[in-house]
Amino acid sequence: MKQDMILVLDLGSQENPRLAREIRSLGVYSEIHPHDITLEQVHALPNVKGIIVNGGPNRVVDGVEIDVSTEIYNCELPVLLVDHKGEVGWPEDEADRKEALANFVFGLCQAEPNWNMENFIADQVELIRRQVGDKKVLLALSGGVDSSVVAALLIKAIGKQLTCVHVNHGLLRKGEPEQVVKVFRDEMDANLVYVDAVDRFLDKLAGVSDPEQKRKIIGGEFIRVFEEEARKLEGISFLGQGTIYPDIIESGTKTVKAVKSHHNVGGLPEDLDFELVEPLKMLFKDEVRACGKALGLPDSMVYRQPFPGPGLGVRCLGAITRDRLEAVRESDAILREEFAKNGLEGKVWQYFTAIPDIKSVGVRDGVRADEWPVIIRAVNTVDAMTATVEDVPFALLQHITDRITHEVKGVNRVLYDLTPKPTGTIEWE
Ligand SMILES: Nc1ncnc2c1ncn2[C@@H]1O[C@H](COP(=O)(O)OP(=O)(O)OP(=O)(O)O)[C@@H](O)[C@H]1O
Repeated sequence: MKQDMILVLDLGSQENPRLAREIRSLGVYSEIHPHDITLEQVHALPNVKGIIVNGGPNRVVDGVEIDVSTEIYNCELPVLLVDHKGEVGWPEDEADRKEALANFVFGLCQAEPNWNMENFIADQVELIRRQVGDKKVLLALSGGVDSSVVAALLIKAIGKQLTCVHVNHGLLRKGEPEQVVKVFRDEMDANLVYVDAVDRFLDKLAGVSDPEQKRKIIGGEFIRVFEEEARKLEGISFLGQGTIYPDIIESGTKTVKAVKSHHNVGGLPEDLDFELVEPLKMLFKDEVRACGKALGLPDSMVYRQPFPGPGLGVRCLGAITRDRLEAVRESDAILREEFAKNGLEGKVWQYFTAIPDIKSVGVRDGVRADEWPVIIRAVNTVDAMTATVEDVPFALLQHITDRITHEVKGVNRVLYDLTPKPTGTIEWE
C-alpha cells in the first residue's frame, strides 16, 4: 500500500469531514472512524501514522459522555486531542489551524504527502483484487458519475471478471445510453449487458400522473429488471456500488442520528446475497471526478451535472406520454448544446427543460395549433437546500426559444422559470 493515513476518530464533531478534507488537502490521506474503534482494528488499517480524536457538541450519546479507549490514547502512535469547546488548545484562525495540523501530520506523525489519485488508484486496484480474487462482480451502470467511475476502476482491477448492466428505461437524456455503450463496451472492452427496457417502463407508467407513484414505479421496475439480469448470470459473488463518502456520512455515524439511509441498489431479494465492493466509499465528490479523469473517462461523463434518479420521468410532468417525453429529451438537448456553446456549461449548476401536461393555442404555418409549452430551468446552488436563478442573457433565451419552437415537435411556447428555491424546488416534481 502506498498511502500514509491519519485517522480522525469521531467524538461528535460535525467538523469531521472538514478536518479529513483539510488533512487530504495537505496531501495526506485521512479517514473518519467511530470513537469505539479498538487498537487491534487500528493496527489492521494500512499505514496509520497518527490519530486525531475530534471532540464536539455531540460527545454525549444517550446521556453518557463517550470517549476513545485508553489503549488508543496510550498507543505507540501520535494522538492529538482536538476539543472544540476550547478546553484543549486548537486555534480558531484558519491559517493557524492549518499550521497546527501540518505540524502534527508532518512533524509528529512523520507522514509522507503521498495521497494522490495515482496512488489511490494503485491501492484500490490491489484491494479490489485481494477482495474479489478470481470471483465475479456485477455492477448496475447508469452512466452517472459514481457508477461510471466504479466501473472504470473495476475494469482496471479485474477486467472481464466484471459484468456491467445498463438499463435503458427510456428516461435518460439524449445520447446517454449510446455513450455508455461507446465508452465501456467499445473503448474499455468491458462485459456490458445493455438492456432495452423502454417499452416495459413506459407501459407501466402510462396514465400514472402522481409524482410519488411515478417514482415508485420507476424504482421498483428498475430493481425487477436488474434482478432478472442478475439471475441470468452465473457465479456472481459481488455487487459493485458507487457509494461515495458523503453517502456514508449522511447515513449517520454513532454520534449523528441517521439523516437518511443510502442504498444504491437496495431492494434486491435476499437470496441474491452479494458481498459489496465499494472502492469509492472514502472519496468526496470532487475526488471521485478526479479519479474518473485519471482513469480516462470523458469529461462529459465526469463533469456531468446532477440528474435525478427517475430521470426525464419527473420532467415530463403528470402522466408520461411517449411524444411529450421525446419533446422533453429534444428540448433538453438543445438547451445543453446552447449552454455549452455560450460558456454556461460548468458555470451553471443545473439546467434542464420540463413540459407540463397542458396545451395552449398557437399558430403554425398560418393555422391554429394546440401545442405544449417548454419550461426552462437554470439554477445555481451551493448545497441544494436553496437555489438562485441564473441570469441567462435575454438574447440567448430568445435564440433557444427560436430553436425549440422550430426543432421540437409539438411545442409552440417557451417559458423561463424565474423562481428561486424557496419557494420553488429545483425540479418540478
Ligand atoms: N439506468 C440505469 N442502469 C443501470 N444502473 C442504474 C441505472 N439507474 C441507476 N442505476 C444504479 O443505481 C445507482 C443509484 O442511482 P442514482 O440515480 O441514485 O444515482 P447516483 O447515486 O447519483 O449514482 P450515479 O452517479 O452512478 O448515477 C447508480 O449508481 C447505479 O448503480
